Amino acid sequence: MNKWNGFGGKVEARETIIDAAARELKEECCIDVKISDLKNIAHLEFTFEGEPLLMDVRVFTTNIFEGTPKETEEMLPKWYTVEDIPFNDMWPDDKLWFPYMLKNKNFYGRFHYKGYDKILNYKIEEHESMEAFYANRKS
Ligand SMILES: CNc1ncnc2c1ncn2[C@@H]1O[C@H](COP(=O)(O)OP(=O)(O)OP(=O)(O)O)[C@@H](O)[C@H]1O
Repeated sequence: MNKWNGFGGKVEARETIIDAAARELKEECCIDVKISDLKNIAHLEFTFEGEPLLMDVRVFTTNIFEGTPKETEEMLPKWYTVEDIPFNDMWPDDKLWFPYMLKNKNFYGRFHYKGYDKILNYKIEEHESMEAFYANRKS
């Protein structure tokens, strides 16, 4: 969609979420990562005005991977310094939650959109750990 974006995509049948993250990374930029080196740092939920769907997104980070990011049919990878992250050419929610990620926080965020450009309301909550977040969520 002509936006800079993290690597990712939809979870396939009979696949765990973390497996999907590793698979998409490989498919979209030819990078190999071990599941055990991926860290789940955030849980995001997106809703869109007038649409019944809730998009459930998990964010994983890693500093350990093998290979060099390569262009594929799906992505043209590019490195940016933290100061130069091109937020204006990214999803509007990214500039709201990237600062948490860049400070190594764990967090939950929800964002309600009108169309794909306007956020009508949102909430971001920091959590001690994602384990604590999921444990509280179930009760
Ligand atoms: C609404 N605000 C948003 N803010 C930040 N990131 C967003 C996002 N909405 C989607 N993303 C991410 O964008 C990638 C493609 O998502 P999405 O279009 O669902 O998947 P994609 O078509 O690539 O999936 P397949 O490769 O076909 O499985 C994927 O990393 C997904 O997490």
